[in-house]
This record gives sequence, C-alpha cells and structure tokens, in this order.
Amino acid sequence: MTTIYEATGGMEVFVRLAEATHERCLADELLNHPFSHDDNHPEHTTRLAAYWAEALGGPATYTGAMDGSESHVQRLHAAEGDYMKEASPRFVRCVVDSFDEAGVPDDPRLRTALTDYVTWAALGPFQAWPGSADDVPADLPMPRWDWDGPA
Ligand code: HEM
Repeated sequence: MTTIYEATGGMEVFVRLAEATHERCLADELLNHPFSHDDNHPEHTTRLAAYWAEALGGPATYTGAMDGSESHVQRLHAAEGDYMKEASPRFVRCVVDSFDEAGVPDDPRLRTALTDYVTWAALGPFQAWPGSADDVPADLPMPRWDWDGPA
C-alpha cells in the first residue's frame, strides 16, 4: 500500500513543507522566539523534513545518516513548562497553512492524515516532558503514523 510519505510526494515535498512551516513560525509572535536562537541547528528544516518523512513511512534518514533519535528530539522540546501547551496548536496551524505552498497534493484523505499526525504529536509526545530534559528516557522509539493512525 502507498505510504503517507509517498502520497505526499516524497522528501522534496517534506523539505518544502518544513521550510514553509518554519517561515510561518518565525512570523508568529509566540513561536518566533524558540526558532530564533543563534545555536539552533543550521540544518533545522532538512532535519525536520527527514523526521516527518521517516515517521510517515519514508526512508530512515533521520535516525540513520542524520544520527537523530526520538529521545534527542524530545529533549530539544522538553523543559518548556506550559509554553508548549499554548504554542502547539499554533505550530499545527503553521504546518496546515503551509500545505498549498509546499505542494502537498490536494487529497482530503492525505491532508487529514498529515493534520491528524502533527496534531497528535504536538498535543501529545511533544508536551510530555515540561519539567526537564533529564526526564526524557533514552532510546525512545520514533512514533510512526499510518493511514489508520499510530502504527
Ligand atoms: C510548539 C510546537 C513546537 C515548537 C515551539 C518547536 C520548536 C523547535 C525548535 C526551536 C527546534 C530547533 C532546535 C535546535 O535546532 O536546536 C525544533 C527542532 C525540531 N522539531 Fe520542533 N517544535 C515544535 C513542535 C514540533 C513537532 C510537533 C514536531 C514533530 C511532529 C517537531 C519536530 C522537530 C524536529 C524533528 C526537530 C529537529 C531535531 C534535530 O535537529 O535533530 N517539533 N523544534
């Protein structure tokens, strides 16, 4: 069966989606701050694209060649107190509003699956460690998402 990754159009569409999302986050007064740190990774958008691609049935580039891991990602988003609760729905809006610009096919089933995945991640795992990055367990598996939800 076609994966969500393939239906979206592969890595180049995920890179465009990450870039367009990033621009919208920078333009949002609440989201601007964390995305403007000088020490943020220079390859942020390609790493975000690779993470989404892998979670949605694409190649294991993020955890492979890029040496990323779910625990690393969650540590980056931990220790934000209540900030992530307020910021997460706005982040989801930035992603969804970027679909057209990124060239995500205008297929309701696909767009619903992508929206459901990002919403689930932003409102669940990405707010799970508000206190300290030390609370994030090592070796967390990357959550995968399929047409029917969590895989
Ligand atoms: C309120 C919502 C969010 C905020 C404010 C936020 C903020 C950030 C920031 C500032 C970075 C850059 C950190 C750095 O380069 O040092 C980052 C990286 C990243 N974020 Fe988020 N994020 C949010 C939600 C999400 C969600 C929902 C996902 C996935 C579904 C996600 C996946 C990632 C990934 C994969 C990276 C790159 C990790 C790496 O460089 O290896 N983020 N995020």
